[in-house]
Amino acid sequence: MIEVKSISKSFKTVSALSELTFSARDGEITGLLGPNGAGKTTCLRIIYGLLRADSGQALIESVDANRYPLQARSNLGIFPDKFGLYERLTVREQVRYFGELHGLQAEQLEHSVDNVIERLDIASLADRKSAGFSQGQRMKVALAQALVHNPKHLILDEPSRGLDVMSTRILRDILREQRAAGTCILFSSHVMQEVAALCDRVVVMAAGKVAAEGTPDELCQLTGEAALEDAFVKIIGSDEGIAA
Ligand SMILES: Nc1ncnc2c1ncn2[C@@H]1O[C@H](COP(=O)(O)OP(=O)(O)OP(=O)(O)O)[C@@H](O)[C@H]1O
Repeated sequence: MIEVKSISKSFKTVSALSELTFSARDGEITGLLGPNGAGKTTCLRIIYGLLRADSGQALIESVDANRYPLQARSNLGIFPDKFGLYERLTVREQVRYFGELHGLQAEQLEHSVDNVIERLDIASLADRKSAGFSQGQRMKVALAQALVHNPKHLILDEPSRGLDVMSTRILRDILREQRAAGTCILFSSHVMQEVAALCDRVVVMAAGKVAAEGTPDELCQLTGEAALEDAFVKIIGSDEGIAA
């Protein structure tokens, strides 16, 4: 379980997060939906220990991500907002490197690398360097990096941006498989259809705060709207920065 408790974060005069509180449960996909600038990336960066909150806590399985970042991250797979690949390494080398960073060694490491390469169907890419890969290929390598240590929690920042329909489907299938295995999945998006298609629960963010949260049905009930799209617009107060 991931718990965000009353987190505030400012960049000089800009308040990015203000007393943000929500949680993401195991075996569920939680979507963080908000327009550009709502604070989604800032929130995810605090959870994976790249940024320090000014106040409040991000807990991963009760471990404080600011105080014990290594312990918190050992239980976390991270799919960052840019598919940050080391273009001079082969896919296998990259995935192995991430496995090592998470403490895997020797036979267990090789076994985990082989497994994730097979699962993501990237054996044909495994011995190629990633320079020049398509967006779909990069997405799969980034997912392999995130999943190699079989984390109980998975965080994805705008995972389907730039992906075509087929790659988006592959991504969704993998996320559903992870959910079925009990993984706690938290992803950010400003695309309503993506959130509606995948999420068990939605946390709607605006201006660094939670504007509403619940299942898609609950959000419709809360706003008295039949369509989720209309519910989102009502919650956020406009459709600016949200894509259908
Ligand atoms: N390093 C930084 N320095 C200064 N301001 C920042 C920094 N990072 C984020 N901000 C500001 O904090 C606010 C929240 O930004 P953030 O990137 O978290 O939003 P977001 O919801 O992820 O937006 P997007 O959908 O556009 O990626 C914005 O006003 C942004 O300009």
